[in-house]
Amino acid sequence: MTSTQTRTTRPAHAPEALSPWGELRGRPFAKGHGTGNDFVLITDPHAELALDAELVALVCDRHRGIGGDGLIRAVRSESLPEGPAVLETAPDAEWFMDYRNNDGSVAEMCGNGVRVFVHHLISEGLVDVPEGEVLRIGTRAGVKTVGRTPSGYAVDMGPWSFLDGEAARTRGSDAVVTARGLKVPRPALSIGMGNPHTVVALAEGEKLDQLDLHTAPGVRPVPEDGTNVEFVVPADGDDDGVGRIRMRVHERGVGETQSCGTGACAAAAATRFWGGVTAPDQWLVQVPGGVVSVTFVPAPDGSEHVVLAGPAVLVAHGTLD
Ligand SMILES: N[C@@H](CCC[C@H](N)C(=O)O)C(=O)O
Repeated sequence: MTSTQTRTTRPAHAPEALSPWGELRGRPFAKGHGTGNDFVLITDPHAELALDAELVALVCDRHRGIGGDGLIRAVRSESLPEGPAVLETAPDAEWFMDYRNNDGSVAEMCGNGVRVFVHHLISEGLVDVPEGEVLRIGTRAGVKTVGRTPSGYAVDMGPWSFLDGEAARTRGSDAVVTARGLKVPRPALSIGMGNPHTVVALAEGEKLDQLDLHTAPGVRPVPEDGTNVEFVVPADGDDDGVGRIRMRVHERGVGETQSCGTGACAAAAATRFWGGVTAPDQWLVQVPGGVVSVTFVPAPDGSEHVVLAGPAVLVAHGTLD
């Protein structure tokens, strides 16, 4: 080295001020997915972290962060303001799934996320769910009951609803959707699964694979709280009394994802409704990231519940430092 050259030295550890993680610095995390819908999971039993939208969006950033469609914080229900309502419904719902979208926005529910959440709790040794038993989980969309299946988990998602009221039952649609790849604006059905969905059936000649979901579909009337939009077409399969559809989804707060559990439930509910009284109660929903199953079952209170089943996979553990 000559006298005019200066040596640039980097400290072995970046100073704290340079850490982008703020409150999350030094926190362990897990990364997991359910049919390609991927999440960063952080355990915060006593709700000590003040997660703001910017920090969540950074963690979920696929270039500058860990990357994920959403962030799931595992908190004890008793530590949250939502806790009393949850524990009043189900005193055994010890854990709450605090779900945030990729852009940092808060969402009520995530169907794929709840399976991965339970898998994470089990892998951390925080709960045990022996075969044949169930675990109750608090969410912003109420308490969900989760059990094991041979290939993953099944979640009782509770009832589905027409978001525009029962009038949609006679009209068959209450919204209109535009998207690149749809020839004309298409009538759609707004379905509630704890979170909002707008389901569109493609017309003859429109190709699911040719939709361009890089930009958000247009929905009219504009939903006040935004919406997830599902596009569906019939899928091939055996004549075995099981309904089959293929679906792509543009998620609120994320963009196109490989899968959406609540979206699959909404898509099956809309397609079954359009199919009339002879439509099946059991559905297989093919998404770009795999297949989930959706079953409509009568509940003891006379309502109809939706059971979502599918896999849950943990792929990595690490520390945000
Ligand atoms: N991917 C989730 C849904 C996540 C929330 C959604 N983006 C919203 O804002 O409602 C699922 O599997 O259900």
